[in-house]
Amino acid sequence: MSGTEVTVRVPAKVNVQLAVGAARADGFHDLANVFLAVGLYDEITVTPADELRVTCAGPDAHQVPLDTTNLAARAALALAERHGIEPRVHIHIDKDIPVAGGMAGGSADGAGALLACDALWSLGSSEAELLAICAELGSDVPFSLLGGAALGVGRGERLTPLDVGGTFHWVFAVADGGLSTPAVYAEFDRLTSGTDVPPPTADPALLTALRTGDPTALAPTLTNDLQPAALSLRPSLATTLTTGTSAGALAALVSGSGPTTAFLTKDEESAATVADALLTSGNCRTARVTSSPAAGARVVSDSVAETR
Ligand SMILES: C[C@](O)(CO)[C@H](O)COP(=O)(O)OP(=O)(O)OC[C@H]1O[C@@H](n2ccc(N)nc2=O)[C@H](O)[C@@H]1O
Ligand SMILES: Nc1ncnc2c1ncn2[C@@H]1O[C@H](COP(=O)(O)OP(=O)(O)OP(=O)(O)O)[C@@H](O)[C@H]1O
Repeated sequence: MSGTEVTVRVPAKVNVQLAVGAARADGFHDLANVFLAVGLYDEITVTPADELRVTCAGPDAHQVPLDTTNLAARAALALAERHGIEPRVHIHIDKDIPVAGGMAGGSADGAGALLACDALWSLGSSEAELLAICAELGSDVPFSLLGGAALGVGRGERLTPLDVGGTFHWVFAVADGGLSTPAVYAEFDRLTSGTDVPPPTADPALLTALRTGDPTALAPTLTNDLQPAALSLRPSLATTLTTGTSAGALAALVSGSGPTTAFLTKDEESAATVADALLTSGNCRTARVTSSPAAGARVVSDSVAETR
């Protein structure tokens, strides 16, 4: 089997609406989570090995755990266990998605490793079977597999695909250091304690704007209920948001649990202007220009299929 390898490409996400309900008995929060996949990608390559091993390359690689807490390793273990096989695989992650940035980078690697191992081991799992494993791995993982746009309810793992009628242009300002997702949800609980948190619902105006593909209609509908919590934990993000809107972004918001901030622009040219302003301001580590929607996890090279 030497020389056998499968590579899967998986996109990052931004939450164009993140409506958060009160904490549930299990500690999770019910969500109305409108995911949009964006064109920043991790690539996961799997090859046969004597035992499970994870390596990672990329600018943030030193922040990625290489043990069995890595979501890619957990995905391989879960799939192998389900099929009663040994997870003898080397998983290599080419990481371009910011780590702990609120863009579901770890989830992308989980979904990617699952799809890649399924192909490497010739298991032929259905999408429904893979989605069920994804949901066990984490709330964002099913969306990383699906891509495009989707409404996530429950913890965010129960997905309904959404139509997107055009290309949206974005700038992502990557902050120094990450934010812990559980810490941001805990801060949400602290900030909302004693208040009546309404049940989360998707905004019909936002769903219509996505369907029509009109950025000027989408901009005023963007909301993130975790934004006050992220700003409370990282007050400097407020300046980053203002820098982007002053430079012409149609809207600015914290991406998911942050600290990456997302800027919707009217076109590619405006995105370049906003990215320049963010970089010049020194209010972020780097600024990434990209567009959406992006396809979900996809096999981009498969030497197993070629030899079948
Ligand atoms: C902020 C988002 O990225 C928005 O898409 C997600 O809600 C987070 O998804 P995720 O990172 O896949 O989160 P998980 O790995 O499932 O959960 C990590 C932790 O986040 C909190 N969490 C997550 C999802 C959710 N609906 N409610 C929560 O309270 C819980 O403290 C949980 O222990
Ligand atoms: N493959 C992975 N890549 C990055 N981080 C991982 C991975 N597996 C586990 N982790 C751990 O998960 C933590 C969160 O990383 P991740 O990049 O997924 O955050 P995030 O993008 O904020 O997640 P989300 O948007 O889903 O809340 C990291 O600090 C790291 O300890």
